[in-house]
Amino acid sequence: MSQRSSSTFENECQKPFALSSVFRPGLFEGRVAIVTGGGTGIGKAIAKELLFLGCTVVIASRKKDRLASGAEEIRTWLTHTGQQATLHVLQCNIRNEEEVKSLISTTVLTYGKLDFLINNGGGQFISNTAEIRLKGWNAVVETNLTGTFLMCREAYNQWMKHHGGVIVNMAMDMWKGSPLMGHSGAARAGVVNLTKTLGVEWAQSNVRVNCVAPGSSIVSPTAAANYGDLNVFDGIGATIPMKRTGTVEEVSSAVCFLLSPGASFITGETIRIDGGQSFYTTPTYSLPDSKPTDKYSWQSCFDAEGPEAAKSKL
Ligand SMILES: CCCCCCCCCCC/C=C/C(=O)SCCNC(=O)CCNC(=O)[C@H](O)C(C)(C)COP(=O)(O)OP(=O)(O)OC[C@H]1O[C@@H](n2cnc3c(N)ncnc32)[C@H](O)[C@@H]1OP(=O)(O)O
Ligand SMILES: NC(=O)C1=CN([C@@H]2O[C@H](COP(=O)(O)OP(=O)(O)OC[C@H]3O[C@@H](n4cnc5c(N)ncnc54)[C@H](OP(=O)(O)O)[C@@H]3O)[C@@H](O)[C@H]2O)C=CC1
Repeated sequence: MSQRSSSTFENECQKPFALSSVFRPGLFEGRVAIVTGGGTGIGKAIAKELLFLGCTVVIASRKKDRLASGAEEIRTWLTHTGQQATLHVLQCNIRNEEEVKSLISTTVLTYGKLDFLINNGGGQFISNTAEIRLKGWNAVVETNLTGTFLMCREAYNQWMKHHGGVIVNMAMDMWKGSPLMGHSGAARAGVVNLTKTLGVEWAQSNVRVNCVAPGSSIVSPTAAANYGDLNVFDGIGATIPMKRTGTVEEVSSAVCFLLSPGASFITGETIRIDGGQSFYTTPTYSLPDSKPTDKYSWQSCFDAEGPEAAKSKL
């Protein structure tokens, strides 16, 4: 078995034009995909890998400047790798129903089809749940759950219902609850459940719907910036059974597998991409110091209430 250190691996990933998808070149030739949040982080890696595999890719998100710089980086990279594939940029806030409708219809009108939808766009902020204002709760739930629903519904109604297709949604490590990210945990659990529902409802239309659930561990500069701390991922690796953080490529390859014919009998499923993190602990949350909570037992009630009160309940 080959042993390579994580630092070697990271150095390889930093080569500006390096790419070696584990999938065969041309796998997605003639296919058309939408990747939300495709201008940054995980979404950008998915867009690149799909393009590398011959897919036409539409990247969509709210912020024009992020889309433009992401697209420029992807196009430069495409040129250097010698790949010929079409990248299209569309602005869309997935929380806005009209913008979602327009994103899907423009894609179908421009490219004549929509084979793949990758609902990667999303996010949250860190807060104790007791301190989340309704506006903040709604912003996160509308982004991650409602946005995913709107994208799925429109992709299905406008194209996939009659032509088939594959959808991959995005969840996170919320399996044991999500301390400090209660809004997003609730929304992502909803996404996992929605994925199962759609997997059943849309199977008859030859539409597969699956999901990936990265741990709190996929290193990208934009994700770190969102938390106002570029070192936010430092220290997380040590708490993960595989003893390291994850890469955007490790999410992208799982997405590409789910999109591929190799996954043609898989639907409604969520794949964890977290190095075993979710089976082990919730590393971003330390229990505050506090005394033990009150214990219940028949004897403790008897002791607390006294023999007379206990007798009167007989
Ligand atoms: C203490 C221990 C910490 C350990 C932390 C470890 C963390 C490791 C994490 C690694 C795992 C990574 C997971 C990821 O998902 S990475 C992806 C990160 N990227 C994003 O989240 C991008 C998308 N996110 C957003 O755009 C926003 O977060 C949001 C979803 C909120 C939507 O933004 P929008 O622009 O639409 O909304 P507003 O900015 O107008 O805000 C609306 C209200 O939301 C509340 N809010 C927003 N930000 C905060 C904040 N930082 N703190 C508290 N509340 C916030 C607020 O009520 C806003 O309204 P008001 O300002 O009017 O009150
Ligand atoms: N990195 C990690 O460890 C983990 C990430 N995830 C999830 O993976 C996905 C990608 O995250 P990552 O690449 O790390 O972080 P990024 O912050 O780089 O990506 C978030 C992307 O979502 C887009 N986005 C956010 N809100 C909207 C919206 N309302 N409409 C359209 N697009 C939107 C953003 O673009 P714009 O600002 O232009 O709208 C951005 O491109 C997110 O859903 C994230 O929550 C889940 C678990 C762990």
